[in-house]
Amino acid sequence: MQAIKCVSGSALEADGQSILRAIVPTFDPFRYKGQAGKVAVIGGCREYTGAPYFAAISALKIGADLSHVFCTKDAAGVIKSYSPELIVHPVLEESYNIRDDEKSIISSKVLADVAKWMERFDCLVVGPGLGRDPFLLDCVSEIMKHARQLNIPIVVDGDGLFLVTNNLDLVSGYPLAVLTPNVNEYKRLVEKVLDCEINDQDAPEQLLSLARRVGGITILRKGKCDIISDGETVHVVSVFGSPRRCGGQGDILSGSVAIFSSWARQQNLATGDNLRGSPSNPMVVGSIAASTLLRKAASTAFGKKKRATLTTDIIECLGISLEEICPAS
Ligand SMILES: NC(=O)C1=CN([C@@H]2O[C@H](COP(=O)(O)OP(=O)(O)OC[C@H]3O[C@@H](n4cnc5c(N)ncnc54)[C@H](O)[C@@H]3O)[C@@H](O)[C@H]2O)[C@@H](O)CC1
Ligand SMILES: Nc1ncnc2c1ncn2[C@@H]1O[C@H](COP(=O)(O)OP(=O)(O)OP(=O)(O)O)[C@@H](O)[C@H]1O
Ligand SMILES: [Mg+2]
Repeated sequence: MQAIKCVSGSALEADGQSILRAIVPTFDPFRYKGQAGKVAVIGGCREYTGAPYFAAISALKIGADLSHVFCTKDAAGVIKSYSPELIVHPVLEESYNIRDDEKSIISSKVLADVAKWMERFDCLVVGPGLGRDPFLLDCVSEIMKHARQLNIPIVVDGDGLFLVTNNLDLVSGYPLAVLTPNVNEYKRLVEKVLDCEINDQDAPEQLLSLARRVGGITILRKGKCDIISDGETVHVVSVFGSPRRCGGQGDILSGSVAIFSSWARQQNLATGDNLRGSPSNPMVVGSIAASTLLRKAASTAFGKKKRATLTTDIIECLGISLEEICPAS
């Protein structure tokens, strides 16, 4: 197997630590609950309850004030039992649970149940542990269309990428969308959009073309190094993380992109005033920040737990890893 060339002429190694220092908000006694960010994860079904939990709790541990999960009824009790910190809405439905003649009315109810909360959120994460039930994915398409109408940023991961790869219009041309594909998800995306195989010889160029073809959305390609492009620039985060490839690390990343891109938008980094040489797109800034922190936390967790390192250990290291880069006081 060919190794991806991590840094080429067309991809800059990002200064993730400087970006983190620029976007992480300082504590301010006049701030009230919610101002540091409210995110929502759309995901969690019968099979997968860990993924939405990992994404939602990571956003909270990094510094979001509120983190919601919209999942199926089967998943809700389980996710609530992992943490009292999360606000869990048992609103999604899978086909096995409903009759055909109920589908239209239930679909409208699902959208209404999510829509009444939507304007509160700074960012949605669509897909961790969502599953691939066709009825459920149709409902999630409607939720994404609604979020887009309201200009709410959307991070798409996991089964959300399965949905989007087959329905590119959901994100195409939406500058507030970030896709975070793993190796398989990226392969499917490249085959669908560029109609070719993955080119690891010139990974940054291919990612640039892909992001352009989907109308300038941000894509974070996960792997040995994380490569990030919005069709204008390509940045690489290749600082060493952990050799452990346990499931769930991508879920930490998607929750982290949600909160960091919200902070980047808040601070209006788009002007470039705050940080010399940083990218102007806040979704790119948030992606670089998330990748940098996840890798540092994974490295710290591996240092402690070695072969036994699990995703929950990495989540426990998010706080100290961020503290080493941006001290709380
Ligand atoms: N604890 C949990 O609840 C977790 C749930 N997860 C969720 O699981 C769902 C599926 O995500 P995955 O990342 O497993 O999906 P993928 O489509 O990446 O992979 C599915 C499985 O099939 C294998 N596979 C797929 N395509 C392949 C190919 N072309 N060649 C060889 N093997 C291939 C993969 O290795 C993997 O085991 C998502 O909703 C995701 O969020 C994961 O996030 C991991 C943790
Ligand atoms: N080969 C690798 N070497 C070093 N780090 C890696 C490697 N592959 C992935 N990573 C890191 O792990 C993070 C998660 O990527 P991964 O490919 O495991 O996502 P995923 O398959 O979506 O995970 P999940 O199990 O949560 O769905 C990436 O941000 C990246 O930093
Ligand atoms: Mg994943």
